[in-house]
Amino acid sequence: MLTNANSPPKFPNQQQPQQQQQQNPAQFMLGKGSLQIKKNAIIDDYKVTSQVLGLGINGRVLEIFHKRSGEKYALKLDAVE
Ligand SMILES: Nc1ncnc2c1ncn2[C@@H]1O[C@H](COP(=O)(O)OP(=O)(O)OP(=O)(O)O)[C@@H](O)[C@H]1O
Repeated sequence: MLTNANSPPKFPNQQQPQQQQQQNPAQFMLGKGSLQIKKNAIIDDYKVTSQVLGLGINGRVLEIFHKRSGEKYALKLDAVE
């Protein structure tokens, strides 16, 4: 194996230094995507209507509106048995 000072040899079983990152455990479980778990009630930020957009296998989808922007969203509610 050829090596030089700028590129030290790497062996298959060599321990690579772990990157020390302070991560929210919830974000870690969701991977590196931009999904974040909301920590406040949905009605704080959205006006939830009773308008049913559709029915899924696991529950209803309601029309909701973001209070500040007025943008329309769909809220999926899982039915609890
Ligand atoms: N973003 C959305 N905008 C408008 N209507 C939606 C939206 N998302 C879902 N719907 C409506 O709600 C219905 C059910 O959606 P949902 O995703 O729950 O279906 P599903 O695939 O059966 O899901 P699940 O099996 O998880 O219940 C859809 O068929 C559609 O009519």
